[in-house]
Amino acid sequence: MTKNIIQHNYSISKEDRNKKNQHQSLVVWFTGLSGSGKSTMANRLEKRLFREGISTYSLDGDNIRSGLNKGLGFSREDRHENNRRIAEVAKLFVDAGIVTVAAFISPLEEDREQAKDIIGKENFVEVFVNTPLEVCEERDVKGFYEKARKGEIKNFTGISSPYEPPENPDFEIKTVEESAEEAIERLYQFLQQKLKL
Ligand SMILES: Nc1ncnc2c1ncn2[C@@H]1O[C@H](COP(=O)(O)OS(=O)(=O)O)[C@@H](OP(=O)(O)O)[C@H]1O
Ligand SMILES: Nc1ncnc2c1ncn2[C@@H]1O[C@H](COP(=O)(O)OP(=O)(O)O)[C@@H](O)[C@H]1O
Repeated sequence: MTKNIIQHNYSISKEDRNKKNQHQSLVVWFTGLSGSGKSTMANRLEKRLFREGISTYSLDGDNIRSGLNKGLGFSREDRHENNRRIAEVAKLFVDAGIVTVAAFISPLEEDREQAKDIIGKENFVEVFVNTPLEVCEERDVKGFYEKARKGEIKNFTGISSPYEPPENPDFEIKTVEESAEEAIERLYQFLQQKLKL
């Protein structure tokens, strides 16, 4: 419980920052299996937005799990807490006027819903990087699937831990049917409308 905390009302609002930046701020939240293409997509999207002069920042495992969320593992509870803190950070970035690109497995519907509630559904764009498990396993970019199959990594998403595909994502990318370039161009067009003031 938060006791004896009285909120201070700051004079500069999100709207002021959006006006200054000349675009809305929101979170583009990529979800998908390990190796589905989340980081590849997130990175390309950020580059595309940046090129257009949009203020952006990327959150992903590298800067979150090794810093803020150091010590959290891959149990259901730890993933829940991982995703909750990411959503709280993303909310601050949105308030700061920044288009925030988040790429996390975020395997459970409940945790993605929580993120949407924290960030606010009007500021939240859920992108499902829909790549079949067989393809991710075949790619095995980091060699983790092989280890997970051997039982050397526990609770591995898709193998020994669940992934619940989003039922109604705002946007879906099927990486086996579409090139990364095509998908990002389509996503950029989709976002353009939402980014307008
Ligand atoms: N047990 C297990 N299950 C899934 N993934 C694992 C696991 N152990 C380590 N990794 C590596 O951690 C990356 C996923 O971290 P996330 O923070 O995105 O996961 S989650 O949202 O909390 O579920 C994930 O990165 P990506 O491959 O980029 O998805 C893995 O490299
Ligand atoms: N259309 C595509 N979109 C994204 N990634 C693709 C695509 N086709 C092949 N890949 C490859 O799949 C791998 C995805 O890895 P990565 O982006 O790190 O996934 P994740 O962040 O979901 O773990 C990369 O090696 C990437 O080159």
